[in-house]
Amino acid sequence: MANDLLDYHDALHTLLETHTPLQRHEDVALAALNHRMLAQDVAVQHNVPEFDNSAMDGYAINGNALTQWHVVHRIAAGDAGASLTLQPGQAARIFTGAPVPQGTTAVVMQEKVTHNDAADTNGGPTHIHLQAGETIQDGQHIRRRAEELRAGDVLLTADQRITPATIGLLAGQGYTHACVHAQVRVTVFSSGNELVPPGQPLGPGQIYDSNRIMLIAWLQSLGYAVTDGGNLPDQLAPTREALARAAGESDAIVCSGGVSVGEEDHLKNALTEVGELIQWRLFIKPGKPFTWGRIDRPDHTCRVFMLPGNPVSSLVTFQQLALPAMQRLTGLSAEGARPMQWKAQAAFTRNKPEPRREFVRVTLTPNRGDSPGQWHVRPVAQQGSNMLSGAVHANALAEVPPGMLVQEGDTLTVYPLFNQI
Ligand SMILES: Nc1nc2c(c(=O)[nH]1)N[C@H]1C(S)=C(S)[C@@H](COP(=O)(O)OP(=O)(O)OC[C@H]3O[C@@H](n4cnc5c(N)ncnc54)[C@H](O)[C@@H]3O)O[C@H]1N2
Ligand code: MOO
Repeated sequence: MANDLLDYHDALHTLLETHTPLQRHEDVALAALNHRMLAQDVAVQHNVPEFDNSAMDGYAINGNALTQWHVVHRIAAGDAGASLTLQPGQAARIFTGAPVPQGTTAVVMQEKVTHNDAADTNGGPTHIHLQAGETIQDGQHIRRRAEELRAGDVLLTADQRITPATIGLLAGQGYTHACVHAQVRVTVFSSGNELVPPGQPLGPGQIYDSNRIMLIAWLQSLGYAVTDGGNLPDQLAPTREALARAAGESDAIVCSGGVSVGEEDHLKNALTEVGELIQWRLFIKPGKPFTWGRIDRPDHTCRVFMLPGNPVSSLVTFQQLALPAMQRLTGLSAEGARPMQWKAQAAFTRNKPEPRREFVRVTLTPNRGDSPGQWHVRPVAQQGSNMLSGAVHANALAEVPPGMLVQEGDTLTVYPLFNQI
């Protein structure tokens, strides 16, 4: 166990290198795939498009140099139009996505033609005329067979993160399931005799437990299989037993509180007794007591992340350290698991240096006027590590390196809160 206060970037680097994707895989139905990581390559099994089809509502024509055509077919999406044929001078009324008939040289948008009033038996015009001044490019508005995807090619590669677009693409290929990395199982604890679950009355000296539900909701929204481990009392034996039990059925434990130096802070000792404490304390503000470690079981390793109890310290160390490590377990690369980062200009000054690397809760907004395209950051009023309202009014963390005095216009690295802007 190392007791030196680690720098944030060293800690993040070590976490990303020492946490690697779990090797359990499973087949999952499309609707439940968002955020999951593909475990193997997926092939294109159907050409896209499967057949030449119209990109517009209008007319498939034969004869691009002509200015009028005789309408002989009507082809809607879903019709088997590819078996029909156009002779020179003929056209087919056609709709977006419908197969073009044999002999089609181009599709003309309906806005570009006029037609006579006589109607055929389907209610459509019998002749169409190209409007004056319009020209036709060879093959215009025809989406060609296999122009997007060709059967047999690779559709998606392993270790790609699934988004709603991926799910649509898989459905478009007729897939109902995909083989993905198994969900990472996480047990979330809070710790502290003062904590009461929301909904119950508060006694003297008690406060509501904010952190546990904040972390559970966050992890669930990212697709983790989350177990609520409850609140741990400020006692060593039950804490040790709860960690040992959770390690048997989890890939990770996330807990908050009880990792500082007071005699009621039992989490670190409990971890040392049932597993290994790898690092305690970082040179950061907030979040100095952040701790990580591991508990080995015969068939798997459970990673342990102990967040400082102050709610903002929990939030910041979770986003900046614990979550990137857990994202590695889901199958993401070290680069892909890093917190999202941005550059922005300080719209504030800081004359008093802070020795620790600080993650200031800020509002990140685009500059307007003089330097559009630039972003600037301004700290929110409530900066206490106990003040969750500050994190609610902020949308990013601005990193201020140790000892740095900030001048207006200085460039800072910023991390959007919840990795979204
Ligand atoms: N003598 C020292 N005292 C403290 C130090 C230190 O270096 N020397 N570090 C301070 C820093 S920095 C932090 S951060 C906190 C973190 O301490 P713990 O992780 O042990 O957290 P607790 O003491 O259990 O709680 C701190 C604070 O947060 C409240 N809390 C805890 N859990 C929750 C929860 N789930 N929901 C809402 N609020 C929670 C708790 O009631 C305390 O007010 O230690 C400093 N002390
Ligand atoms: O590090 Mo503590 O998290 O400053 O409040």
